[in-house]
Amino acid sequence: MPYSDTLDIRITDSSLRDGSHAKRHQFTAGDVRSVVAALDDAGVPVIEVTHGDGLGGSSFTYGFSRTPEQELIQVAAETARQARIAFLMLPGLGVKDDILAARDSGAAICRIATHCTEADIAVQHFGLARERGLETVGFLMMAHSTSPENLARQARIMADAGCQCVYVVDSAGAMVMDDVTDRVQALVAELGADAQVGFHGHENLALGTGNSVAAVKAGALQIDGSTRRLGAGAGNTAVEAFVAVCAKMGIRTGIDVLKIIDAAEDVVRPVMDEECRLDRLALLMGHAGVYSSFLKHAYRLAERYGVTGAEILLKAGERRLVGGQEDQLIDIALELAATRD
Ligand SMILES: C[C@H](O)CC(=O)C(=O)O
Ligand SMILES: [Mn+2]
Repeated sequence: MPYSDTLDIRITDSSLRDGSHAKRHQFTAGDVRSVVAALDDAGVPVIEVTHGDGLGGSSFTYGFSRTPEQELIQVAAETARQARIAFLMLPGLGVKDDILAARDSGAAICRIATHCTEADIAVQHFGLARERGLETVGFLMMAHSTSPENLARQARIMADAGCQCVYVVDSAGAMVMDDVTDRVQALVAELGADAQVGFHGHENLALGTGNSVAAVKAGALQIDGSTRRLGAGAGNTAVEAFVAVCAKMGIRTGIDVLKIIDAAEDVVRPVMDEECRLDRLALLMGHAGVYSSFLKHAYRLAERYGVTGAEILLKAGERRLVGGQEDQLIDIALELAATRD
């Protein structure tokens, strides 16, 4: 079954949210205006805008935003002519009032993320978002770290709470194609007509596009990517590459291939501090199953404590740290530094 009469799948561009990690949360209103205008013109149907860690993420632990996120959401909503604006929130980092504020700022889609085994912490947030007329999406993060069966049980909790599309989120970029197929199929089987299934990939094993195609073949109707891969770790699935692949495969995305290729090069690249690279640390994250958002923290702590980023990330993988445990990276760095004395 296609996403709609005119689209086989719906793509959400996350460069102005997941890319916030790569920008150390320093987006300006001008950055958002130019990127939204270009993506909107290319036909991207959904554009996500928030601090990298979602509403309320601007903090000492996660990194302070340069521009208040509600202002960025407002600029995005004012700029977009056809695209709908989405925001992310992690219950506990953001609170319910943040959801209402984002809706008042012009956002239409509320995406709520939890660790893949903790869907129950999002129940009241889905309820509120639906009650206030927002479309809802659920994010089961670090989905590589639990079985397809368990992930499907967690997806059921989200769907029963009012979530309209549950995403398999490969936060660590650690999945290979069969992992994606198994998880998406399990969610499709569990949710049936009750909710759609989505997939959010990272490029830490260079599989973002392949994994997204596997997700579509397994029944996913919503796919995330970031133009120019602007996202955490080695970045997200490149929207421009995925759209070009979909065009070859006859999968209708509604996005103009040539316009999105130009937007990547002429508009998004100039906003980036540097390319999102598949370098040693990013690859290690995919290999060891480490949350992509830890990358910049690892670089910073390695420099401060005189240890290597690779050591920090490998320990984070061994300890199976999850999103929200950024402060434990400091403990790891201190412990490693102590062994040097
Ligand atoms: C808060 C995270 O950055 C959400 C996400 O994009 C992921 O887990 O991947
Ligand atoms: Mn991500």
